[in-house]
Amino acid sequence: MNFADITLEEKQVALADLRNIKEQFASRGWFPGTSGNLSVRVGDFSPDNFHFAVTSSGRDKSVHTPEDFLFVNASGEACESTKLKPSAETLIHAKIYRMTGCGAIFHVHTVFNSLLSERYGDTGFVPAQGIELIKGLGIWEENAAIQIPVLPNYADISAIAKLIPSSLQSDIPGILLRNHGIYAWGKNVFEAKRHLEAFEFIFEVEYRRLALG
Ligand SMILES: CSC[C@@H](O)[C@@H](O)C(=O)COP(=O)(O)O
Ligand SMILES: [Zn+2]
Repeated sequence: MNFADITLEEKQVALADLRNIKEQFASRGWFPGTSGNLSVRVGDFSPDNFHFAVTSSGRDKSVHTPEDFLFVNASGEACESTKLKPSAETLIHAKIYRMTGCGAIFHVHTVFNSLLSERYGDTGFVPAQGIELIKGLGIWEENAAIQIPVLPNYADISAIAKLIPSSLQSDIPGILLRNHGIYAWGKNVFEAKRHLEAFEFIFEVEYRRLALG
């Protein structure tokens, strides 16, 4: 599908959804120092041909401006002529879309996801078990034990993107970058938000569990 064939209405809905999520996450302090990025896919999907709206790079995500988002293709290149730069981490979004076919991806840096990703960086995953909010990830098994992948935080984003296919766990809709933050995704904005909130709750519980000894 060509970008021009995607309806204006679908593009506007994607931008409105991103604006709404951006405002909510900003109010929680989830975008400190311009960190974080968000995206929503539009139009049809095939692993080699898809499009998504993504936050532009380096912006203050606690305010709304006409320059907050742009549309890019599966290679992370702008679909329309623009002076805006897509998020520096757009290639990670593109790889996650390519591998999962999901509909929305949210990335935030928080104190709890940073601490846990470093604590379990050498292990390669953050373990969690029996926390009710694991059900928020769509895992309903009683006393479920999960492992949330942790990838190295290379400066070269394409090197991180290359590691994603072998790091994904089929039932876990997220990955951590060590000492950096989390990418969480879902089939749509609602599900990606639920997954991100569940991950962040799990990280806080696990952190406090470790702190309690
Ligand atoms: C300002 S620190 C955060 C950045 O290095 C990066 O990790 C990040 O999340 C935001 O980058 P951006 O290019 O604005 O999408
Ligand atoms: Zn980041």
